[in-house]
Amino acid sequence: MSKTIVVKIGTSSLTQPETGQLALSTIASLAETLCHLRQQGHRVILVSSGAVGVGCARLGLTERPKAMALKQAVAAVGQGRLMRIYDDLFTTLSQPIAQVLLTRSDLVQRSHYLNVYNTFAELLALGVIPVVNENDTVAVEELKFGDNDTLSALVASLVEADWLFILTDVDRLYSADPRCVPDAQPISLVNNLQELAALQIQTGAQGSQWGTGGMVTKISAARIAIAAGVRTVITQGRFPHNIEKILAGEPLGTHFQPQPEPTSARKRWIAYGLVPVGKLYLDTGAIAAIAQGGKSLLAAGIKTVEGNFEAQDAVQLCDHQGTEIARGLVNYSSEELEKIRGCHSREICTILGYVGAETVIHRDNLVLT
Ligand SMILES: Nc1ncnc2c1ncn2[C@@H]1O[C@H](COP(=O)(O)OP(=O)(O)O)[C@@H](O)[C@H]1O
Ligand SMILES: N[C@@H](CCC(=O)OP(=O)(O)O)C(=O)O
Repeated sequence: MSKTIVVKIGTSSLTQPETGQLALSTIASLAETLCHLRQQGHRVILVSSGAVGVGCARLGLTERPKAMALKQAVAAVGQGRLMRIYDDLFTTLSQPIAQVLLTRSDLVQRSHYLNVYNTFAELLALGVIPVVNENDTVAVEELKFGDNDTLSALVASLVEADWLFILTDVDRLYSADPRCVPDAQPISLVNNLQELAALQIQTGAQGSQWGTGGMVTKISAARIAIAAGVRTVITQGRFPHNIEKILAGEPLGTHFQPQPEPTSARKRWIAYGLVPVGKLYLDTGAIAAIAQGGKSLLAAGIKTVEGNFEAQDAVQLCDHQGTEIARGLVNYSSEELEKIRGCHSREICTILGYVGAETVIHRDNLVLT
């Protein structure tokens, strides 16, 4: 049966660690594998990092730039070069590809989000392999995906993929970074989020020299993807042919089982498409009602309001320590919430002078994170 497959490859797999030069045999093998998948009738999306790494190699820079403007300029050099290489390889194999560069703001407005969805749907229907990256050259700090692991999970969630493969420079996830902890235990299967939390995986602070985010962002990407019903695998990027072996049932890499009842598309957009602009700190009763009871948020359960926002903006719902438990679209502005927080819903009309919504966030607009 034909599947939708998203493959993310990181800089650490696309380049030689010693020189920063392109790992041509890996890229060629990736192109061959993705073409095989297309020939078997699967829909394929490639999320490729490497714009900054390849740009650096081209310009003779020996480390990843930190200054924003330089990084953006270097990405502009590298992205074109990367696409040229992909297009040469895929063209040799008669496979059309497309460049899709996204910024976080493309997903914020529901209409834009649906527009991106329609573009992917059209490209896949045409038999094209979209090659996706963050539009590093124009992305501004506050509206960045930040790393392509997250981007690949959001793309997989958007297109409701069956599989997400995260290719990196280790063969799977370990209990701790195997570079620093030699007896770290390999993890083959994660059945659900509770199991993931119980594993207490150590990820260290950083990834490899050229990568962004290390294992932390891969684990949070897996969380986003499995909540959307996407089976996720972290595996070795140097052997892209392994993707076909995994699809055939070989137990390579770390597998994350998808959640049996995926979150709805609209709630996924609220949770991951929107950028929250405020925080509501809740009391324990409200947290239990939301997290265990699937209830709406009422004014009575709000202790503190943080940030300036309008009605219909997205906010984070947090416990007293500031740990996020949910996100949602508010029915009241921050100014109004300051006046009605802690109050019973029937008092809202008297305090604000008009009849507003009974709930601060209706459960249809609220999603646990
Ligand atoms: N628990 C862990 N299991 C496996 N790898 C880990 C873990 N914690 C940290 N890492 C590190 O994460 C690195 C991969 O992340 P990164 O460099 O960002 O790769 P990529 O460029 O593929 O995104 C590995 O080289 C490894 O050293
Ligand atoms: N958009 C950036 C990728 C950032 C990133 O997430 O890198 P990596 O950790 O290598 O997947 C680039 O193309 O260089």
